[in-house]
Amino acid sequence: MRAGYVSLPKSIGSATRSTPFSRTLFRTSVLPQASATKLARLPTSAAPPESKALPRSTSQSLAPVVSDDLPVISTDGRKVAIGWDTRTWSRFHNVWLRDHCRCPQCFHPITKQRLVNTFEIPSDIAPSEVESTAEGLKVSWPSSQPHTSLYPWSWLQHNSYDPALRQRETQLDKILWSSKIQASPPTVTYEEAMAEDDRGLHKWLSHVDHFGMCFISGVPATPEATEELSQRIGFIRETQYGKFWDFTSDLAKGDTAYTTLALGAHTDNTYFTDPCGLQLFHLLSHTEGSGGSTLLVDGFYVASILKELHPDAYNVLARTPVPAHAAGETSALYQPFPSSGYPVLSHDPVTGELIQVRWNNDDRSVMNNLNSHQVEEWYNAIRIWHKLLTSADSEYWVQLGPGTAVIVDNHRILHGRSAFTGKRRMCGAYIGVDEYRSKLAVLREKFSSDNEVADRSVWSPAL
Ligand SMILES: C[N+](C)(C)CCCC[C@H](N)C(=O)O
Ligand SMILES: O=C(O)CCC(=O)C(=O)O
Repeated sequence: MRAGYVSLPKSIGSATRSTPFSRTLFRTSVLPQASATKLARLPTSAAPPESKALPRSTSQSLAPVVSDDLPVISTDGRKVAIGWDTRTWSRFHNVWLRDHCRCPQCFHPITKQRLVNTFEIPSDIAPSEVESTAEGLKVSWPSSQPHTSLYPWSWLQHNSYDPALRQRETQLDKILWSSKIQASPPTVTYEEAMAEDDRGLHKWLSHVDHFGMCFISGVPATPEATEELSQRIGFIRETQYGKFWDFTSDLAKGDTAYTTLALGAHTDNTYFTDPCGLQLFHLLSHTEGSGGSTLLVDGFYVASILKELHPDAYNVLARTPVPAHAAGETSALYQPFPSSGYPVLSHDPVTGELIQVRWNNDDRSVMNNLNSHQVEEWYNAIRIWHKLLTSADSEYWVQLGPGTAVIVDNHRILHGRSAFTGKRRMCGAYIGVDEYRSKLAVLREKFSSDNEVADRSVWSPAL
């Protein structure tokens, strides 16, 4: 059971009949088989906080059948209320319950797609019977729409919306870091990452999820091995720079990455509507010269400092769309859609948490969406942002070399490099954000402690 749930006893799944729970109220109220309209009556002490006195049934009033360890349930014709304990009730609309039936007729057991026709569900649908069972809430729908649905208690808790009981997916597992991470940067070995049992891959991507980056040591210094390593995560995202890139300072592509110039801390693809999720780099060789060290900055760490010390500047970066372009290839002219672009700092519309940093001052287009009084506050904000990004506290400089690759979350980590001389050969790849998150989700399913079954349940919290 994931943290943040109402702590139902483990036994709810297998309904032992012996363990009374202090402060919990587990009774069941079963609608009479015969009547489609009688409503359960609950002892007033157990009535859901805001429920009105339920209308008396036309026959005898129902005394709840008290049974061990099952939630109390009640219906009022529009909703079903579930009493998890004396203080915690959830209410589910009938139409919501019918729409979310996941029996094989309503929800494809293999494709996990809805089969029930949402739009044939009467807006005033009401159950003919509700029952609290060891397996979950059992709902019998009226003879006009004969059907029986069963909803596991844990699924109902996870998806309770009135009130919301689960902890929103939060970034609590993110570990923000400064330049001090150089003492012990997250690393996996190539053997771990390539191991067929996927345990090393799970470790690798868990590091990326927590730190936003991870080194991979012991990588054969070839583009082939590096490409194979990249593909362990998912298919490579092809762009105007090609699929798997193997590049040097020859302007083979119209971008300063293909020069010897220094590149300040940036995220890639600000000119795409959907910037790539991960970016892997592996320095294959550097001869007859020096420089070309790699810069990594945790954009979430720097944003947390900005928010704390300069909240006004943070808000400017959170609300000001920034246009960008990639126009160095005659065959391509990229701008995000809409072309006004996206803010430097993007937030989850539900939790309000920072979810993406987009920053590349070199690729930024004309700021032509500011009105007069916004111009100076914009420049003041990016000056503060730049100052924090380039502070010794934020900058983690590392010299890559053949055999050690690094992968970064391009939605969080900024990267760059110092100028260099000589012949420098870098290879790597982009992985889409959805491919990365999907692989991580599959690995979490595979290695999660309570995943007793191999196949993906229709009740998976991810669906
Ligand atoms: C393909 N490779 C990674 C070598 C180059 C990427 C181009 C970098 C571009 N200025 C951006 O910020 O997205
Ligand atoms: O050459 C490097 O080390 C990094 C180049 C870069 O920043 C990029 O390709 O996005």
